[in-house]
Amino acid sequence: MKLFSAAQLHEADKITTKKHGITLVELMERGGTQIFNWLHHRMQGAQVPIHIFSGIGNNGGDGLVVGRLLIEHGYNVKVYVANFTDKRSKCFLINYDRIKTVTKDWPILMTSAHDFPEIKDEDIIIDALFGIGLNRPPEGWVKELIQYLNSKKSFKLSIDIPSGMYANKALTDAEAVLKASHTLTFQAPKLSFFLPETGRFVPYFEVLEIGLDPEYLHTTEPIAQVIAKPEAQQFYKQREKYAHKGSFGHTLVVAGSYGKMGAAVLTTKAAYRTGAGLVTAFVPESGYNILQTAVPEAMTLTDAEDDLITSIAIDFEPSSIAVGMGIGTKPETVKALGKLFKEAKEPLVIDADALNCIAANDELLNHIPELSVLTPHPGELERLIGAWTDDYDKLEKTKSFAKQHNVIVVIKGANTIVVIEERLYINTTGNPGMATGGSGDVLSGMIAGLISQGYDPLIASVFGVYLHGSAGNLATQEIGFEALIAQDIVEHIGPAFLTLFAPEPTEQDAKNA
Ligand SMILES: NC(=O)C1=CN([C@@H]2O[C@H](COP(=O)(O)OP(=O)(O)OC[C@H]3O[C@@H](n4cnc5c(N)ncnc54)[C@H](O)[C@@H]3O)[C@@H](O)[C@H]2O)[C@@H](O)CC1
Ligand SMILES: Nc1ncnc2c1ncn2[C@@H]1O[C@H](COP(=O)(O)OP(=O)(O)O)[C@@H](O)[C@H]1O
Ligand SMILES: [K+]
Repeated sequence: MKLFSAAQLHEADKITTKKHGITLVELMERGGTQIFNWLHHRMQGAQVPIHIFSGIGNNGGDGLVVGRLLIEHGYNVKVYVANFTDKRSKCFLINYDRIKTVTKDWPILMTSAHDFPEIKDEDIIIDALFGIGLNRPPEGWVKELIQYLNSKKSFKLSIDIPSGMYANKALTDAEAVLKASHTLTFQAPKLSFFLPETGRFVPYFEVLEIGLDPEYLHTTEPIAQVIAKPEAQQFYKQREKYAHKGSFGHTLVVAGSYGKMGAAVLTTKAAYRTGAGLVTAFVPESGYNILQTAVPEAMTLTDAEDDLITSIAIDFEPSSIAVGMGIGTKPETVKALGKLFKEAKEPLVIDADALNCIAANDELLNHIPELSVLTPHPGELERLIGAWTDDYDKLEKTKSFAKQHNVIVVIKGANTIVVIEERLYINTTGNPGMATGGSGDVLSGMIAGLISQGYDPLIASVFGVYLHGSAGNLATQEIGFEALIAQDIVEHIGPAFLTLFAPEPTEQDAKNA
């Protein structure tokens, strides 16, 4: 699914009205009707008090449409207009007049903190104060209003975006953002929903299509792509009947040092479970028995040194290489890495200590094969690109780094983001149970396992990240967040592939369960 900026969405509104002979007010009616339908489906006429807080822009207009439809259907509604400026939008004003035709209980104008109404915890709050037209942080009594609403335990439904948050810009005042229980967003999710500093304000969201011009949406380069099941399904390559193990390549895993041989085990197993035809682990000598016992399917080559990697000698041409998990950063290892980079003909998957070696030895960057995949967690990323001021600065710095070195960067975390040139691919699978030692090692093995089978490095990264999160989700369903360990992710790679094409449970299935 494509993600658009606030400017692109405003442009889409304009083009839609021009091309499809529909007015902005009609478009607003569509959006408001969808929100109403969502609520009506769930509330079935229940008389729970609903408090709608509208601003004076088009988001406020949406709130007024919802208010009118709820009143017409007999709900117990109070509408408040936060009258923070006289510059009301045209569509707001039209709907302000319309709501007065269905009730004598006109919207209550609020002009200061004295006007805040009493709200009970059981009541419902609808937030239509600011949408994607926010252009500065809410201040004064409007900020106080947001904080007042946040102090209530009520269910809070935000229209389009929680008020106080931008669609694709960093927050300037985290104290002035509505803490929505649920957000119903128009046409496409917003980039800020997926980034750590702002995503916390959007624990749940749903996208409501309002029929913006399909051609504009189709032909416009988005600011990011969201990867969910429909996208992931398209990446999958069917296996041919006459395929043999040679068809799926030979992955080399360069990993481990004394006390960290488990990293090599996890990556090696993950590469196999993801479908690599053959996997060879290259480990320090003392890792030999560990690897041969823990992963009998794998071949094992060893360094001359007992406890660390000092010189990587292999007797085959790997079709993919994952390097760095648990290798440490000793000078001998850095030297061995430099040689591996120079000699490699294909893109590598570079993780963990290999990233730390690069961060401490810039010249290594000059030898990384094009389109290699770097998989830093936030700490490793900072060592590579320097500190960032906010999530957007982090993305810009990562894009520059990826462009400068012609590599793919996988920014790991909740909603892992794959960065290539100017493009961002945001993952939707995974859960906090995966915040456990070794889960990143599994990811490296999975991406290398996919490259080995002929997936190109970008697809392997995006698809690998999706499957990794999906395996983590399936594992969590069985054992919960706390007990999940990296091996469980490996054990669920198979089910993650199987689930890729399994039908989604319907509402009826949920009722029958
Ligand atoms: N055709 C339509 O009418 C549609 C309406 N939509 C709704 O329109 C919204 C965008 O509407 P707008 O562009 O009118 O913007 P908003 O409704 O987000 O409101 C911004 C208004 O408040 C002012 N403002 C911004 N930041 C402020 C601050 N900190 N303190 C005080 N005033 C501030 C702005 O100058 C502007 O007048 C979307 O989020 C969505 O809810 C669209 O999504 C769908 C189509
Ligand atoms: N809260 C979370 N939600 C989703 N995925 C997560 C979360 N925390 C961690 N992960 C995933 O788990 C992996 C952790 O990787 P990393 O930090 O490198 O672990 P390690 O170094 O122990 O192997 C990454 O793929 C990351 O995206
Ligand atoms: K809002």
